[in-house]
Amino acid sequence: MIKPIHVTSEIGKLDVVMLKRPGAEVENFTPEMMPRLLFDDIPYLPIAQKEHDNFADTLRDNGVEVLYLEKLVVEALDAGGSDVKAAFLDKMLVESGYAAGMIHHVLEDYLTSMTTTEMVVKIMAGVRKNELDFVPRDLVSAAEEKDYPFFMDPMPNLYFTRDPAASLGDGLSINNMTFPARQRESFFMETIINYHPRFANQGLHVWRDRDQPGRIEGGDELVLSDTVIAIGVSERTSAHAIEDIARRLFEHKSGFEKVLAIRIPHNHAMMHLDTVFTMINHDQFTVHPGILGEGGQIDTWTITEDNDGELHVDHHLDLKQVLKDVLSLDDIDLIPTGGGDPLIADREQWNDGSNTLAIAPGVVVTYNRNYVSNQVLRDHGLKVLEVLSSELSRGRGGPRCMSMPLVREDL
Ligand SMILES: NC(=[NH2+])NCCC[C@H](N)C(=O)O
Repeated sequence: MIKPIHVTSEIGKLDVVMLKRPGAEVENFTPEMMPRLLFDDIPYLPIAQKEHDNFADTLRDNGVEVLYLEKLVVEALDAGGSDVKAAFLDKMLVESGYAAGMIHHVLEDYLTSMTTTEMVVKIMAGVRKNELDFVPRDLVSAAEEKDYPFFMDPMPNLYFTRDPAASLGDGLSINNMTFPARQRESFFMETIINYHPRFANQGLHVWRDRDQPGRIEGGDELVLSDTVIAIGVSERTSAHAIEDIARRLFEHKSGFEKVLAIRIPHNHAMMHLDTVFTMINHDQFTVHPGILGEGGQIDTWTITEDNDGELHVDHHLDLKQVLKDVLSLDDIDLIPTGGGDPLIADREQWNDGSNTLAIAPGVVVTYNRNYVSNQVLRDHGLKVLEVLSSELSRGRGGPRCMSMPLVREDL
């Protein structure tokens, strides 16, 4: 029987995916808050929602079952019962900065008075101070946050469901995320896995949970085959976390025998490996030329387990050669974003031109605005399904970032 989470490649036919339709959270902030919330602009919500529906419809039209994050969280909490719901809220408040004290109690009362759906939507959208008839008298509010408009910050990055967790084989990593703006997000996935009837007690593995030290995010985790995973050493994922997850995958007989660590520049435009490199067919990849040095070189390490159960690390520089070796292929087609023109490559990468979502071998979903890269993909024989992208792209993420595959067919 296929498990409710089963992903052994980046390209196997996508059967089930989890998305988050953008809600009030994507516009519930000021320009001043943008850098901290990891946004470069404030999307116009009705259009962002229309574009997201277009993305979901494109997936459904191609035989993908679409599940929505908010709905799964609500169903998980309702299935868990009132104790689970109370514990969920308590932990969410602790992680929002209120371990104890008046604000904790006031927010608890406020959110508990709501239906489960209202509560979940509200936590995601953020709680403004002016919603409550309450004047805080604590030191933090008085001394440090006097003019700050929120008790609980919005979580605008939730529509990038790729990052808080990653499906790896019959399990997942639930991630300890890098920046405070996103750290609470992975708690939703943990709740779903523990309490949602579709996922709880189904023999799924959590290879690494969100309480582990070392940062890791799903945009850096690529399942190249049923035995090889690639992970970016990036702004968001540390080498420490990569070694840790490698150990756990090997130890628990996950089926994965090799981890490929690829070091990419550490900056906002390329925050994850999947913003510069994605797998789109058995032997085809998108790559942003900007990450490759002289002669296509890039620091890459293969991590395997030696006979004593210790990690064995080998350094390589030739990405193409490493990919050929780990995938046992004679040749590899690395398709440059923007067709290799450095100006177009940078522009289209900025709007996630390298961030393609494969829904079957050789079939990809991309943003329509990256028309040069899309044509290059077609020239390389791929089937390209374009989706609307004017507002969604303002969050700095594309179709791969906006989707968390739960089940793919094996190759
Ligand atoms: N898998 C991805 N590339 N996700 C993109 C996430 C973008 C989001 N604004 C962030 O900075 O976290």
